[in-house]
Amino acid sequence: MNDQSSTINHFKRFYSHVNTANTVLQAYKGEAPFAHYIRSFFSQHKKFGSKDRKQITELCYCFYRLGKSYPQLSIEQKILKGYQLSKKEWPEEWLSFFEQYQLPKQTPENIFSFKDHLSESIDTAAFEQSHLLQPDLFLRIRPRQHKVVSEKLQSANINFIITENTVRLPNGSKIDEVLILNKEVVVQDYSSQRVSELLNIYKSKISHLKSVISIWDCCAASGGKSILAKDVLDDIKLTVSDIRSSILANLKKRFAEAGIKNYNSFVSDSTIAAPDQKFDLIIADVPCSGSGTWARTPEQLLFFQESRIAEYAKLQQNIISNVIKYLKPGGYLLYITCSVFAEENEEQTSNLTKQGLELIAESVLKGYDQQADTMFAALMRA
Ligand SMILES: C[S@@+](CC[C@H](N)C(=O)[O-])C[C@H]1O[C@@H](n2cnc3c(N)ncnc32)[C@H](O)[C@@H]1O
Repeated sequence: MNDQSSTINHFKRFYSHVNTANTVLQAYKGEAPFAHYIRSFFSQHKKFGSKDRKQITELCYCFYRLGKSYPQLSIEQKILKGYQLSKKEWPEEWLSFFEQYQLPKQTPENIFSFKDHLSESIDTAAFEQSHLLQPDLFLRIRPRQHKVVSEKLQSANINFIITENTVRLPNGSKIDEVLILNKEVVVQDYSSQRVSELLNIYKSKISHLKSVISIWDCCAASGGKSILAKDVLDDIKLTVSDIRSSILANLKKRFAEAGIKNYNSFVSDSTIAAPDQKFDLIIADVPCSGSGTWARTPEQLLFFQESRIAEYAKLQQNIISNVIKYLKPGGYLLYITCSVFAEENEEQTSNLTKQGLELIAESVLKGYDQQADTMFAALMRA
């Protein structure tokens, strides 16, 4: 096959992927996460090989990354515009390919529709544009594992950058074939890892305490923050709970791999949970809009309903107002969200100060300039 016919075939194949992406996008109505939806689409349409699946999925995400920008464009044009913006430079033949579709020259201006709700310290323009790129994959190196992790990554010929205890890799890197997950490293976004900054403030505040620190992680999921707390604070007595028993089953498996043995766990709704003890520290990594992570789930840019913000804020308020009853006098609350909305972040901590808690530190953990998630964390004292 000569060069010209191979290029023609390449574009034909690409164009058939654009068509399939178009069909998928028209059928999806935002009911389940898009990642689940497209997986089930491919399991019903077996003719697509793994390269096809990868490219069709990428094209769909390119469409969603534009949010509500370019309302005048067709779905096909939006897929192509999103794809064009997914790389900084294109070879000549691609430039002429895009040329045929009369794509707009101006940058997308309505990627993120809920700007009025953003926490004040967020740079709106930078945050909005960050949705055009898929975030990287981040690992947190566990204590005393630094040497083995960097040696294994080097000999596996994987592209990576290590900064202190954080490893950054391109998304999709096959790290589970190289590293022992949960024992050597934990898959954890960069901003989530930065919650350790607040745990370190907590550590400095309680250095006088002689007894083992009792901690309740009241929205524990599969235990990401609990493992972090164990790694930062070391000598702790851990209690974990979540409203979902299935996720606590994952936590148990993960804790076993992480070498965490002596802990209590129970399934409970934290708006009404009533543990039979009080705690030195309560970690409330509450259910939230997830708006700081939408570069990973960009379909939310189109499907998220604004009314959900108030619903999440109410649920968060119900959880924290119940759990703080289980703080020892002078005990601490570590409040965390992966939201960028003030109602879920600073407004919650401001309400807590009105209920008598002292704000020790709070911070929007900005990931939008790092190809990472954006989160919020606050440390408060009863
Ligand atoms: C943001 S996730 C926690 C992530 C976790 N801390 C980690 O680092 O892996 C929030 C969790 O809260 C749980 N949840 C939602 N509503 C709850 C409730 N009313 N009571 C307790 N847990 C709840 C969800 O099941 C979910 O696992």
